[in-house]
Formats: sequence, structure tokens, C-alpha cells
Amino acid sequence: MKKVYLIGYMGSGKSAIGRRLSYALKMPYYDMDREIERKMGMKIPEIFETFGEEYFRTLETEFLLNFRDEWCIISTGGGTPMRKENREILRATGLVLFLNAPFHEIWRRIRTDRNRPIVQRSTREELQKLYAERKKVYRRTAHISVNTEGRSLRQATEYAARQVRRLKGKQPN
Ligand SMILES: Nc1ncnc2c1ncn2[C@@H]1O[C@H](COP(=O)(O)OP(=O)(O)O)[C@@H](O)[C@H]1O
Ligand SMILES: O=C(O)C1=C[C@@H](OP(=O)(O)O)[C@@H](O)[C@H](O)C1
Ligand SMILES: [Mg+2]
Repeated sequence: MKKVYLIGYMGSGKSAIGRRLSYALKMPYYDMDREIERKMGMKIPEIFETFGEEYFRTLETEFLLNFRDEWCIISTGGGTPMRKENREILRATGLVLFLNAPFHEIWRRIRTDRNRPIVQRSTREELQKLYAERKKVYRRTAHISVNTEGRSLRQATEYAARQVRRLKGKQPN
């Protein structure tokens, strides 16, 4: 096991907690969305607009396949675990943490965001339906769930850090 992956819905705190977890565990940090933006020289909404969602999904898989083999924390995008191939890579190369939060909290965090094309194009009802569908996949992809409901970023990070320290030694690879 080399990597610690954070998975979960948009707004579950993958990027915010990932960055803090990297300080807590003294491991380098990468955000898949930022890495893809850097590689393409384009922002996520622009990539969706120009090439379409499927192309973005392929960029995510390419990132997972090619990213360097080092100890690090990686925040995935909310859609990353929806591809079977991605799920297999995540579980085979790292410890997978699902950041769980109720939809009403998530909605409060993402409703005004302009950088998430899926939020831009969807109604609240559509986002809630997608949340319910994806949640099942997040649960079965993850090694552990981290409940962030009612927890500050600091508290959620501390809890996640404890889980990683506890489980890191138990991984076979
Ligand atoms: N547990 C939390 N408590 C308070 N704010 C949070 C919490 N988790 C996330 N946020 C805030 O919600 C917003 C979205 O979080 P972000 O880390 O970008 O989510 P993700 O990367 O999972 O889409 C950010 O402004 C972040 O600071
Ligand atoms: O849920 C999704 O399909 C997406 C989530 C985003 O990342 P965050 O989960 O960090 O918002 C980003 O990858 C893209 O906008 C698509
Ligand atoms: Mg993010």
C-alpha cells in the first residue's frame, strides 16, 4: 500500500481534508482535479465543455494508471470511483477512505459553486438522486468510511489521520 485515496461526493471535503491530512501525516498531497487541469492547461469546466465528460473520465483513469509510485495522499474527483477500472486501481494501490456527509450539508457547500460542471447543469433533485446512486459505490469501494457530519474540517482530519495510522501497517502490499 502506497497511497491514501479520499473518495466521496462533490463537497464531501476530499480536497480540504486531503490537504490537511497531508500535514498531519507528513505525506505529499495531490488533488486529481488540479493535476488534470495542470496537464491539460485548462480548468475542469473548460475540459467538460470542450471535450465532454467521457473524455474527462478517461483523463482520470490515465492519471490513476500513470501517477508515480510514492507514498502520498490523493483527493479524487467525486465521479472517479464510478468506473470499475478506477475502483480496481484504487483498491489495489492504496487505502481508500470514503468521506461521508448527509446530502443537505453537501448541498449547502456546493450549491453556489461555479467550478463543478455537474452542479452547474443539474437541479437539486438531480444532484440528490446522483448522491444516492453514488453513495452505494463509495461504500463498497472504500476500506473505511469517515463520517464528517457535524465535524469541523479539523476534527474530520484528526479522525481520518487516526484511521490511516491504524490501518497503514495492516495492508498486505
Ligand atoms: N467537515 C466540513 N466542515 C466544514 N466545511 C467543510 C467540511 N468539509 C468540506 N467543507 C467545505 O466545503 C467546501 C467543499 O469542500 P471540498 O474539499 O472542495 O470538497 P470535495 O473536494 O470533496 O468536492 C469547501 O469550502 C470546504 O472547506
Ligand atoms: O462528481 C463529479 O463527477 C465531479 C467532481 C469534481 O471533483 P470534486 O468531487 O472535488 O468536486 C470534478 O472531478 C468534476 O467536476 C466532476
Ligand atoms: Mg475536490
